[in-house]
Amino acid sequence: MIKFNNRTNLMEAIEFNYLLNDVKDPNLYRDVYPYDEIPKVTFNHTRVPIRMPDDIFITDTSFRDGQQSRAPYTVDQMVTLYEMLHRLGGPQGKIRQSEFFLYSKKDREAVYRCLELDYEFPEITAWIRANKDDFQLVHEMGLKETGILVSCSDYHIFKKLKMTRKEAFDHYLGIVKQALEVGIIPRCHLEDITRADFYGFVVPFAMALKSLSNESGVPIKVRACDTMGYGVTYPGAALPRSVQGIIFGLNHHAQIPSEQIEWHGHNDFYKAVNNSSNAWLYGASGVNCTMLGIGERTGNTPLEAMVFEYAQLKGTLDGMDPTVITEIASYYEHEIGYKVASNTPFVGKNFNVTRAGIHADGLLKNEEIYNIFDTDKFLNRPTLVSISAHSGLAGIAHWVNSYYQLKEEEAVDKNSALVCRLKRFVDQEFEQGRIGIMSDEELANYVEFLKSNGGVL
Ligand SMILES: CC(C)C(=O)C(=O)O
Repeated sequence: MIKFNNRTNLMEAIEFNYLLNDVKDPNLYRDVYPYDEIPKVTFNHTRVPIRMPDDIFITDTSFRDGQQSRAPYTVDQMVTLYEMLHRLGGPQGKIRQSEFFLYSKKDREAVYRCLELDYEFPEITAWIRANKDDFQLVHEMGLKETGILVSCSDYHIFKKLKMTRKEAFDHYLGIVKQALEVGIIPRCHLEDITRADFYGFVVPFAMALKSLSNESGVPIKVRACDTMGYGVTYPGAALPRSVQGIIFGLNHHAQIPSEQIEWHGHNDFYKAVNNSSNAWLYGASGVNCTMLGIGERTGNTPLEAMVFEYAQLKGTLDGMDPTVITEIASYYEHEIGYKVASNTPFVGKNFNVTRAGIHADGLLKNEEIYNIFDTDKFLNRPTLVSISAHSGLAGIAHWVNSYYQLKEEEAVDKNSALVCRLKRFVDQEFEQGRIGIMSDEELANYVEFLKSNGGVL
């Protein structure tokens, strides 16, 4: 009989109760997920402490979850992108790992070619079908870690796998033991954690993993997968949707160390970035991302966004080189043929382009007024103004200065003769019924025309 004579004992007693709850019928959380209604956020007003680990990092799944959602990359494309991830992550390995399929000959060739580059970071890890042969393959290819699927909601356990919780629990532990037997670090992907019974399945399972980890001395990883993007960060939100509750519970109740916890988000409710940052704040060292957020349905957490989340939370880039983000976006557009929406933060064609004349006026007076940070320095993307009916003299002056790279005393202002001539040209275009912006080429051609007719510049 445990005596509750202080808070520690009380907490321990509560923790003793985290036993697998082998229910007869699935718990589908119908109060939260009625399916024929919009999912609901429920609150139990429980707050958990913020405790961001000192070492936080990004892991990449562009070649696994990312690739699942699009035409496969060629081997050359994967090697080029991997090399860019290496440069982006910098010498401290802030892009810590990247995971690869090993299914086909082509998948394995990509791994061998990336291994040949001999980079410490991102460490190449695997994603496999969980069977003995595949574990052996991971081992033979010289990889240390592999992801394995341990789906944890009753949607998956009962409805997809047609198992009971106890059967799934034992089955998964058996797979984890097989990995340990061949000396591979298992990374357990807790699929659909935001619809899972947290105290009735997730915590007991994570506690079993912790025991295996202690026994074997192998740091078994736990990846919390918000497969459908249901996670929320509202203070006091209840499980299973609370991101902070999940991370705190894995860390505190199941005693999984922060460096072994990762968050894997999806963007179905526009929350992937915020949920990932919260996972860091509440104790996960890793956030799992894809380049440009490419992934199933609405995508995964965009890796480039987490570079800037990192810099904001830590106050430093810790050696990451964000200018590589612009190279990655350009490579996707020009070599892979992927169209990035023009208003996508950090990478879209127009992410730092201003159109309104009044904003352009501000930009011309001082760039900081309408630019999020020195985008030229951090992304090789100087601010731009695109010329529309509303750009005004200031907008045109900014366009001239950025297009012709005129700095300081060379720069023109809104009273210059060239700017006034261009403004008349632009006004005429829109008076004649034009819709849509003026392209750089049209404006530059008109400047050429003025020059060749003895005009200004
Ligand atoms: C398949 C699993 C591991 C996943 O990627 C997810 O849950 O999003």
